[in-house]
Amino acid sequence: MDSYFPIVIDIHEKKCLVVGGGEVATRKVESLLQAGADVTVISPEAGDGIREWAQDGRLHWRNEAFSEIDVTEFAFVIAATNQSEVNHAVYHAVRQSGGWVNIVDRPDLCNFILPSVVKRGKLTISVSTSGASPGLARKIKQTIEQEIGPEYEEYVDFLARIRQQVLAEVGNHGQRKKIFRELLQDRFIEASEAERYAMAAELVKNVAEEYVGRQL
Ligand SMILES: C[C@@]1(CC(=O)O)C2=NC(=C\c3[nH]c(c(CCC(=O)O)c3CC(=O)O)Cc3[nH]c(c(CC(=O)O)c3CCC(=O)O)/C=C3\N/C(=C\2)[C@@H](CCC(=O)O)[C@]3(C)CC(=O)O)/[C@H]1CCC(=O)O
Ligand SMILES: NC(=O)c1ccc[n+]([C@@H]2O[C@H](COP(=O)([O-])OP(=O)(O)OC[C@H]3O[C@@H](n4cnc5c(N)ncnc54)[C@H](O)[C@@H]3O)[C@@H](O)[C@H]2O)c1
Repeated sequence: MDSYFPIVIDIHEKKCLVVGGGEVATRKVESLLQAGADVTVISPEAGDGIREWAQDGRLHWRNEAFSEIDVTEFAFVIAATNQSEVNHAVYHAVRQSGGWVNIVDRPDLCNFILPSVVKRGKLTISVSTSGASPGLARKIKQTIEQEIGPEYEEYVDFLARIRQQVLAEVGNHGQRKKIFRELLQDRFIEASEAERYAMAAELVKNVAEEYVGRQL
């Protein structure tokens, strides 16, 4: 497959099932929990991460082998065991109802796959090779992590706030466009949090004056 459709979805409180409790399952569970999903794990064994999340009440762990169960209550199902026949049984259980399913050892059976992700607060950068080379997806992610540092989290929050303010207060489209473009200059990324807001206020004032000047 080389024509996957990338989307950003809200799975907050959506029921998701992960079958298996090893290394791969733990990685998938972690990203589901980070997105606020309501996660159930079915596995007779589980690694430390899943055990701790279960103890903390962050997920439901059914400490048993997978059996034919009704999977229709789950929005997404991931089969991540090391037993290909078990993963296949999960695939069949889901496909009967036409649900979303990811089988970690069979990309050809997946109707969704997971990308490699860089998160900086509201900013999400996803990399997918359509299953060609997950290792390359990871390597590219690491390159992006160097370029787009942790400072982007506060910067994106700043942009969100200023944008709402400008949308509410600046009626002229040309002025807004100019302000939004200027806010993307590196000097705003490099500035401290306090400096940014002062710089933005100055920018809004200067752009407003420039437009008044033009109209005179
Ligand atoms: C991105 C990431 C997200 C995540 O897992 O959350 C992810 N795999 C990651 C890492 C990774 N996976 C593997 C290696 C070892 C090196 C190698 O084999 O290349 C490494 C690298 C490492 O660990 O360093 C082995 C592997 N992966 C798949 C198979 C089955 C097969 O290909 O047949 C096998 C062989 C198993 C075996 O040998 O038996 C299949 C899939 N893996 C995918 C996603 C989907 C396609 C992504 C894409 O390319 O677009 C897809 C199709 C299905 C899916 O899992 O959704 C995560 C990076 C996390 C990060 O960012 O750090
Ligand atoms: N898609 C990916 O990103 C990716 C990456 C690496 C490996 N893989 C594949 O994923 C598979 C799992 O890898 P791993 O490192 O997590 O293995 P692992 O050995 O760490 O874990 C396997 C898990 O499967 C569980 N399990 C076994 N039988 C089960 C059953 N009947 N019902 C429920 N759970 C059961 C075990 O309890 C264990 O928790 C590998 O065999 C490999 O093919 C996929």
